[in-house]
Amino acid sequence: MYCIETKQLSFKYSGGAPVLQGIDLQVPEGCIYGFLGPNGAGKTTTLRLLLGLLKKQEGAMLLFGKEFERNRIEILQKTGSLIEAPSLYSHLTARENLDIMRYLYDFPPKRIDAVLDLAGLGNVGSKTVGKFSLGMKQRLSIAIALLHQPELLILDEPTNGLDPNGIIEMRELLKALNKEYKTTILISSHLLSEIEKLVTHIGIINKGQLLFQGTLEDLQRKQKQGASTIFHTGDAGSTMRILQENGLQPVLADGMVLIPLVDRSVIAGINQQLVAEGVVVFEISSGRNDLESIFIDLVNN
Ligand SMILES: Nc1ncnc2c1ncn2[C@@H]1O[C@H](COP(=O)(O)OP(=O)(O)OP(=O)(O)O)[C@@H](O)[C@H]1O
Repeated sequence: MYCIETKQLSFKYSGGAPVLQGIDLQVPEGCIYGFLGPNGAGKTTTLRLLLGLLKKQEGAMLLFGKEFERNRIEILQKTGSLIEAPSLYSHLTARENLDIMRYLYDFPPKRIDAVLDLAGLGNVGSKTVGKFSLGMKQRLSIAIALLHQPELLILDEPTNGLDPNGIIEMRELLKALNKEYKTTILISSHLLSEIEKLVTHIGIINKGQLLFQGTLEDLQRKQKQGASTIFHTGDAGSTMRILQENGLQPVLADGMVLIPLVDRSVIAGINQQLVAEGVVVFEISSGRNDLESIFIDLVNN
């Protein structure tokens, strides 16, 4: 079942151009879904709609299999979120900040220790938040979002501004939540490299349109399909001919000859043949086709 499903979700701010155009988001229950896109792609707008912070205009939104508008309270009771920087009281301790929320939402005091531990802040609960690093503040914000034991966590760029260590700590925290409590996590980011090691599913949005949606493996498969072996030789014509004779379908680009990725033993054989026929081989390399470049290609096309 999908924890979040949108159907043809569209939105525009008053007087502006469409910001979301027919988004069909499918976030399976129990997954960690990376919602990727460059600045201004429409990520925050989508997340705000899902939380009822913006009023839906067109399309359908189902959370936990239920239509959002008609089941708003029930859905939000099961959802925790971090959208934009939360307002923390910097002159109060972490525990006092949590206590204010606990008082507002009426949770038992023991939840405070539980979420401090979960967020890795167990030993700094009595420290003033003003003395916290940005990473610790982000984790405290997540601790607040976890107070009511949500089944779904919606996070808008929680790693923004964090140093590499802070990013790793955030990743470990989210992984642990997902593993231990089966919390479904929807996390937005504009950098694939930041969430690639965390997510199980990916949606790529640009200019309000979903360009790709699937598992991380689907995206990696796409990467393999697009990968190529590049021959840089002194005689592109002969290289083309030799590759064709070997049943391959080479293409010429910028004086280089490209073929789809093949086994290393095939490349070794072709190299021998090229040398035997007197063709100078300068370089044989794999085409740059990491996940980040697929993301950039999708967004730029
Ligand atoms: N309150 C608003 N009024 C009018 N236009 C807005 C408003 N908020 C966002 N937009 C516009 O909507 C588009 C999508 O913005 P959104 O914040 O959803 O993108 P994003 O993918 O979250 O980007 P970022 O990573 O920069 O936050 C942008 O063109 C933005 O300028």
